[in-house]
Amino acid sequence: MTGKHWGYGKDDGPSIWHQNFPVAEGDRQSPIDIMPQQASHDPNLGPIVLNYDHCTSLNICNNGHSVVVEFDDTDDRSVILGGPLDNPYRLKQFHFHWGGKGCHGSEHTVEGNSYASELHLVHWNAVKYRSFGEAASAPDGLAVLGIFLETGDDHRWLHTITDALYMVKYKASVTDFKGFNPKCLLPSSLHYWTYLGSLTTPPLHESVTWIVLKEPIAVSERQASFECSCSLGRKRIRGYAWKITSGPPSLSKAGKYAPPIN
Ligand SMILES: CCc1c(F)c(F)c(S(N)(=O)=O)c(F)c1F
Ligand SMILES: [Zn+2]
Repeated sequence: MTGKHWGYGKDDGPSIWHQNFPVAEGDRQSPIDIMPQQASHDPNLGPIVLNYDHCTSLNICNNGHSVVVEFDDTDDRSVILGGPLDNPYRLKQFHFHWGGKGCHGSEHTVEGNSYASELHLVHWNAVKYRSFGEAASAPDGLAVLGIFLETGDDHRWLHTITDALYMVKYKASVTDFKGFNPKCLLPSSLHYWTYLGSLTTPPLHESVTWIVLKEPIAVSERQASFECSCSLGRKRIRGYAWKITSGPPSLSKAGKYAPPIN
């Protein structure tokens, strides 16, 4: 079965995805606008741990929507654990949502502000599910670590990726990309916000535990300029190690206030 077409244009963009992907109208859709003042501190949330030591990167490919670096996920060499997660989740791939010249390409926003780009490190629950595909449609199947990219100094490690982009300029092109450790893309602080959400592009499965790092990484203007892909949603979130705020009731999807969830 060939996948249904979707894009970011007027005729195939986020506002009509619900026609082919009705879950777009669901109640845990991503991305969201993160309102730090409304994030409540959850003392049970510990730090996240990233065991990416044995580089398991395989290749870099252009799937027509983003540039994806894929990993060998046949064992637990590269995993994320801790934080809101009940067990380790295996690193499957990472990809970017880029901005064009001056366009802000991040999917999540913070108090309505978007960043130049957003990096998503995608992990799946191999303890409970037998394949990525099965996990991708299960409510606790995926954990995606989101990292904001803001323009500033040149990012010394991002070059290896942007240089490889020229090899995968056209859709469906793939090239070797071995020995890359995504730990070099992390900011100094792993403080995060977390909430239960979804894939941000079709099929929009509500299967993602989102872990969004508060601290962005800096990349140069040139490194951050790719075609624009933006889509917005809204939802409530929790934060880690933030002071407890009583905060207003949670924003519902329609933006109308719903009674606070106790
Ligand atoms: C099933 C393929 C897929 C997506 F379509 C997707 F949108 C994302 S995202 N932007 O939420 O991180 C994934 F992680 C992912 F694995
Ligand atoms: Zn993504």
